[in-house]
Amino acid sequence: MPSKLEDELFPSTPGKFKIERAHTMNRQFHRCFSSTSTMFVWALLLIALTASYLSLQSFLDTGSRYFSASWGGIQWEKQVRNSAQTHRNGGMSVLVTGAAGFVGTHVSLALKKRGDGVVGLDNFNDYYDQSLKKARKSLLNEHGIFIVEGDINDAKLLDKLFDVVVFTHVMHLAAQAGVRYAMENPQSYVHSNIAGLVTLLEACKSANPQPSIVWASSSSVYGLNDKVPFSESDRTDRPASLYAATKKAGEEITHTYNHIYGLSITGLRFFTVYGPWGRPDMAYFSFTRNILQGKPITVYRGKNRVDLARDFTYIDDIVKGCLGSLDTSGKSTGSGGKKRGPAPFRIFNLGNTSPVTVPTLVSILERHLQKKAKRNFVDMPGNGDVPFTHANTSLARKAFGYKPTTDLQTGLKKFVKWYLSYYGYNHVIHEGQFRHLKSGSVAVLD
Ligand SMILES: O=C(O)[C@H]1O[C@H](OP(=O)(O)OP(=O)(O)OC[C@H]2O[C@@H](n3ccc(=O)[nH]c3=O)[C@H](O)[C@@H]2O)[C@H](O)[C@@H](O)[C@@H]1O
Repeated sequence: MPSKLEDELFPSTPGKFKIERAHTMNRQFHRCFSSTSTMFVWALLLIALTASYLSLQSFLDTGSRYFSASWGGIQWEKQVRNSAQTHRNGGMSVLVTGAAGFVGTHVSLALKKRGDGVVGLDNFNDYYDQSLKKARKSLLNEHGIFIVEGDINDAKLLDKLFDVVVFTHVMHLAAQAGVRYAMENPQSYVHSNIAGLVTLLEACKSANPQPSIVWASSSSVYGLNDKVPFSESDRTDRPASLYAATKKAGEEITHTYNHIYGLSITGLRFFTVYGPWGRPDMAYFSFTRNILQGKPITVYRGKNRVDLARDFTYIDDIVKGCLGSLDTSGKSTGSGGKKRGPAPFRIFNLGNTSPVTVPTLVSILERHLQKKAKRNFVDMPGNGDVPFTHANTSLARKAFGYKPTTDLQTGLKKFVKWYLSYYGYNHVIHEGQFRHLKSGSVAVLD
């Protein structure tokens, strides 16, 4: 007899066929049902396996980050908080990116000295002498400034920092610097000066409250501009190097974040900054080293043998400009990633207002080092250099009383004093310590 279920499954046509067919279908149904349930079990198994694989992956990720990364954990958070603590009424809490860099170190120390809270961030890359960066870090640590080792491209790290501390300001100085090195390693400029900048701005835009941002642009944005002195309203659409182009792009990118999200932005166009704890890739630094070692220096010359000139600016003047900019930055207006009203967008030249030729720079160094340089004059190669720079700083003067006070003679004297105390008179560099020497005489210690 067909079962009740078979009755329900097939039309009630009498005959043998019905019964036989019903039995066949019954078997097929069971086979089918059993294969569906097998598939179901397999599917479940697959889901379970995938889930456990994913959680294992995430466990390993977290675990490896926990064990290998130099940030995170209760102790780390405590150090970050302590460092960000202000010690004066109305003090600011500043995240300084590129804190182990030349300008970053000086600005961080100056902020801390006047009672502001400072947390440094630096990736300690090997563009130049990492031991110099470590030495700057030790100096900062001695003054109670904690440096987080990490990259501005690390969005998770940035979010974490903004979770742990309510930063009132970000002093963004982390960048791939150097005009001529851009021909050797163009990607590093895109990575730090474009992608890194955007990652940082994303974190700032989402922070609640949003910080005000002051960041380092460059005099190089004036590029082929030949109207002197350079004013902020002059043309900046003809950069001569990829470095300059990334800094110019930074000015446009920050403008959009100001416009869309209400971030307060101040861009500072630094003019060839020099001084103690400076950058070994810059001319005044490598010239000093070569002169002391009796090695020749390459002095570039422009068209028709015209001397190149720079508006060399002493670090203390730059620091005053940075602090003045932070103090007058005005608030960001957005919250939760949304703009609530217009916020300040400013760009200032920070220069010395009196250019000096490169041969004169060499003569001053010779006097301070009491040693003759072996000059090797070479026509300026087409490597991104511009013939001269000269800042008009009246905008910065009006906004926060910026007035450079150190001439090149005085500033280089201080630099040489520091150089000799740091490296000694007979600083010898081993072959393996040189990096990217390919494009000229600019040697960088490793
Ligand atoms: O003001 C700026 O915006 C820029 O200033 C410097 O760039 P630069 O002015 O080229 O500084 P140096 O590399 O120290 O060169 C200074 C002068 O010395 C010349 N020079 C450099 C190296 C060399 O071996 N010989 C030489 O004659 C250069 O052509 C230039 O005229 C910094 O390196 C950039 O990061 C910064 O953004």
